[in-house]
Amino acid sequence: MVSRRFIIKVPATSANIGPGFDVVGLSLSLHLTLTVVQPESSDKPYVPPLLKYTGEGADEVPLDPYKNLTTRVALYLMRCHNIRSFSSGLEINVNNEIPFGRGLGSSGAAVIAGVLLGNELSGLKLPLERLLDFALMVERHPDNVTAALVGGFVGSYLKELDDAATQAASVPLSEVLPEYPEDAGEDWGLNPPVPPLGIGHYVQFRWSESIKAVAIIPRFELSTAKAREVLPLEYSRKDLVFNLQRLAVLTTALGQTPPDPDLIYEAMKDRVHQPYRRALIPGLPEVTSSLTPITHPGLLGICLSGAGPTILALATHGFEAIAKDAAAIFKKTGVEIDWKVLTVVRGSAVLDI
Ligand SMILES: Nc1ncnc2c1ncn2[C@@H]1O[C@H](COP(=O)(O)OP(=O)(O)O)[C@@H](O)[C@H]1O
Ligand SMILES: N[C@@H](CCOP(=O)(O)O)C(=O)O
Repeated sequence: MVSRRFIIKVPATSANIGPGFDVVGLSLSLHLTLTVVQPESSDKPYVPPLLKYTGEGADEVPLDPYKNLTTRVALYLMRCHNIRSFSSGLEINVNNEIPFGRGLGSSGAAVIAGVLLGNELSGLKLPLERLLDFALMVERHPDNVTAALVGGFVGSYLKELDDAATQAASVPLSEVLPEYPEDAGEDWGLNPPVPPLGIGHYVQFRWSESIKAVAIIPRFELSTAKAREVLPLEYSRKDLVFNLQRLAVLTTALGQTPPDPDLIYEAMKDRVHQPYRRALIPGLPEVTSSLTPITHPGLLGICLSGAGPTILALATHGFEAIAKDAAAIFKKTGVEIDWKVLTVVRGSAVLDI
């Protein structure tokens, strides 16, 4: 194989957008970027991969390629195709703008970066749909990974699989992505479960160019796993219909120009996840109920971003007033925030350099 340099760029995502729990996602203008140098193959002794990392999470992310989420996902995809290990002398420089554990899809981006990396390093040229299957074996809800991969405002569902495929897609994460022990031999984790074909399906909705996303980011982390544990297993018909009615309206309303604040504000309300997560995010109900299109001109709607704790305000203008007033409410509960105005961006890209 000849020497190659390339960049993998994956966007942040905001999942749910109120009523679309585990269904819709939005790709946003913060990126996880991998700059990869793959030397040409030679007969020289094997040099293990070198992983370097700057930006968000640099002080906590493992740099051992057999422990890091992105490189483990790449290895998972490669091992499913009988490629045992990374090629000699591989260098991966990561720069990350997506804060960890804030509801902006950092883990979804890391997983998508991993499947793209595995695809490039192996030369397999798997199509997008197949890459999604691999991502879904790791991140089991499709909203973040699909939006990160294809970009824009995206709705997705997991296909109902037959019994054998359901079993194959339900193996514990520890078997899909084993924690490679320090003394792992060459043959350790060599036969991971291959994903069934066509697990995830999606559609990209229209997005009105005038709508920006104000991310109000509390300075504390909340793991998605923890924020999913508090959710009930069953819902009342009333709450289900409440969300379905709003989601049906929202997917079209956010593509209309000019966007209608009355329609969108109500359509971004939720009864499936946000009410249960408020105990984990002090200030959440106060922020989402105090800021309205009447009190804050330009605001269209406000919701929890992903599993939180970030709050996402969709707006056409008036960004600073929205962020500062949300910050003041959070401050009363002892929580400091950072805020950013983000745009909706394209999906992941691989560029040769
Ligand atoms: N770029 C990355 N490289 C390695 N691990 C990552 C990366 N981004 C996220 N992670 C892992 O994912 C965790 C956060 O995932 P999660 O709790 O789902 O929150 P969110 O996806 O909302 O940021 C981090 O604590 C870290 O373990
Ligand atoms: N639908 C999921 C989305 C989690 O998104 P993240 O960005 O917080 O990882 C959920 O709400 O649990």
